[in-house]
Amino acid sequence: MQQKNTLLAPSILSADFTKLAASIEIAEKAGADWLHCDVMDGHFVPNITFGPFIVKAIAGCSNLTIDTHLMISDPDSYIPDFISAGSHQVTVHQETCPHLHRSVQLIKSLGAKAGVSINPGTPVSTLESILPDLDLVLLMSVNPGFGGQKFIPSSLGKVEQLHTMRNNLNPEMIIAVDGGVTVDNAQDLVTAGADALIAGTAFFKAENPEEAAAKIKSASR
Ligand SMILES: O=C(CO)[C@@H](O)[C@H](O)COP(=O)(O)O
Ligand SMILES: [Co+2]
Repeated sequence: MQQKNTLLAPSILSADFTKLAASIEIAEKAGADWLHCDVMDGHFVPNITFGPFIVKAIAGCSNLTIDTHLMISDPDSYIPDFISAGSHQVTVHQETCPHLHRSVQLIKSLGAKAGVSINPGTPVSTLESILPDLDLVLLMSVNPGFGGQKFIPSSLGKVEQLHTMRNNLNPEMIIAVDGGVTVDNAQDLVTAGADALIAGTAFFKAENPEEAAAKIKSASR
C-alpha cells in the first residue's frame, strides 16, 4: 500500500489570540496542512469560543485549509455562515444532528467538505449509515469543550474500528483524531488508521513548534 504523509492540523484554540496572524504564520512555516477552528457554544459543550467573524479573520490571513469543528447545538442554522466565512471543511457532531444526512448534504451543497465528529462515549458503529457520504470523520479522543486535556486511551481502538469500516465503505474518507494528540502518541494513532492529527497544545505550546510539527507529520503507515 502507498505510504501517505500524515496531515497536521494545529488547533487555533491553543494559539496566542493577541497575535493571531503571527500564530498562523508559525503554523504555515511549520508545514501544517489545515488550521483547526474549534467553535463552542456553551450549550452542547461547557465552553464558549468564537463564531464566523473570527473564522473569517483567520481565513483571511491564511493559505491553509480552514477546518471548522462545530461543537454547537443546531449546527444547520450556522453552517452557511461558517462556509461564507471561508471554511473549506465543516465538521458537525453526530450528537447534535437529529437529521445528520441533511446536515451533511447542506455542507456539501454549499461547496465545503463534510465531516462528522463523535464524542468518546459514542460508538463508531453509529457512523455506518452516513460513512459513504463523508469526506472526513473527526474522532474525539477527549470530551469536547477544552484544549489541553489528556488523551483517552480507548480512542485508539476506535480509530482501528473506524479504519476497518472506512476501508469497506469509503476508502477515500479521512480519519482525523482530535484531543490530547502528542508527539508521543502520533505514531500509534497513524498505525491504527488516522490520516490527520489535530494538535493544539502539542503544537502551539511546544518549545519548538516546527520540531513538534515535523515529529507529528513523520508518523506514517
Ligand atoms: O475540539 C477540541 C476540544 O474540544 C480540540 O480541537 C482541542 O482544542 C485540541 O486541543 P489539544 O487537546 O490538542 O490541546
Ligand atoms: Co476540535
